[in-house]
Amino acid sequence: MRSNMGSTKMELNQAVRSVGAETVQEDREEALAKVEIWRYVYGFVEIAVVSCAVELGIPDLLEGRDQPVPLEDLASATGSDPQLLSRVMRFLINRRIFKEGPASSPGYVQTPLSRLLMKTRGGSQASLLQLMSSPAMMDPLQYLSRYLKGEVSLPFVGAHGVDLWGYGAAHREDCDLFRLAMACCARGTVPALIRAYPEVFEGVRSVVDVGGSDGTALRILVGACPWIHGINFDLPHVVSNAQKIHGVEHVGGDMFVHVPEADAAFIMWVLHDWEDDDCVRILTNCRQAVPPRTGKVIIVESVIAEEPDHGADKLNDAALMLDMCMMAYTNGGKERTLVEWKDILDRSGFASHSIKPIPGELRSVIVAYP
Ligand SMILES: C[S@@+](CC[C@H](N)C(=O)[O-])C[C@H]1O[C@@H](n2cnc3c(N)ncnc32)[C@H](O)[C@@H]1O
Repeated sequence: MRSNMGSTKMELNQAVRSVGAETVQEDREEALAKVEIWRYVYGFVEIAVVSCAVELGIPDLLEGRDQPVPLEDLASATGSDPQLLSRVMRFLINRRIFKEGPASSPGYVQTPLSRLLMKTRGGSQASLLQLMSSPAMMDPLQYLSRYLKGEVSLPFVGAHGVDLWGYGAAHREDCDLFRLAMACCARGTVPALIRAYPEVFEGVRSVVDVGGSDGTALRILVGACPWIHGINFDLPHVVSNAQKIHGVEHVGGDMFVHVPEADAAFIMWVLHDWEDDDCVRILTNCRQAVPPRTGKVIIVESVIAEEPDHGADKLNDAALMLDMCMMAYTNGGKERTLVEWKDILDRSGFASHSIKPIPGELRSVIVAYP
């Protein structure tokens, strides 16, 4: 029957088929896909705009204000154009990174999320975000498909002509950014580890931090457990720039050759940079550096789920993103499952180990016994 609008249902279905759809009522999954796809098309915008807010220091400017900060004040404090800034803030408010004040007191307000983006706050992720959004770290991700097809030796080499460690040694500014990013992660994870599992450091009088960067992890550990003597062990060019820390000595060297002796070896976010055989070499040197009966090797790394959970566990999803970064930045580095950790620990000659999540953190603590 012809409707008042002058067309039958059959004619309407013919019309939509002619523009590529199956029926007027499209499949629900397809409809959802058409919405979801924009997250991927414009996914890069999120990190770029959050990074813009960090560079302008907006989270730091909003901290500790008892009133919402008006647009004009924020614009003059950051030296920004007010109209452009209001669009950036609209985007970030939509993402719940900042909040708007009430109509009676218009302006912008800090949230727990934006507090994690303050440059001046211990435990914030601002430096890591600045590192990850830098061209040095973004460019290698453009080389993933060429890497998978064997057209470049490594994504990082495709983008920069040298590997990550060679690049760090030659580019002082990016190396500093990397060091600051690692330190900002350590400031979140090490206190959380000590809070959750203080017994890990019970009876331990010396700790060697293998790949300890500028010694931030040991600074926190020795501050909390002053009976511990710290040895911060990293590549010579890294420790030569490290600041003096009370209770910590800096030692330069190569963990593939030798690890200095201590009651315990601590190794955080290092093994995920390396392939399994390299990890076995590093872990074997760590095992040999601690006493055979009483020693332990304390590993802080992500443990990814064996099966996909489709984003249900947001920390697991973040660890899977990190796994893609390891593919882009390193030669065989990766995030590992419980089974993969057990495999490399067994191959490194450890008698036993325990694995526990650090509450609220991306990383778990694995304690391995010789
Ligand atoms: C991802 S960073 C982790 C830094 C620190 N553990 C943290 O979590 O903040 C890896 C560290 O391993 C160090 N490294 C790389 N190759 C090394 C080697 N052959 N011997 C000792 N350290 C090395 C790097 O210089 C870097 O500081």
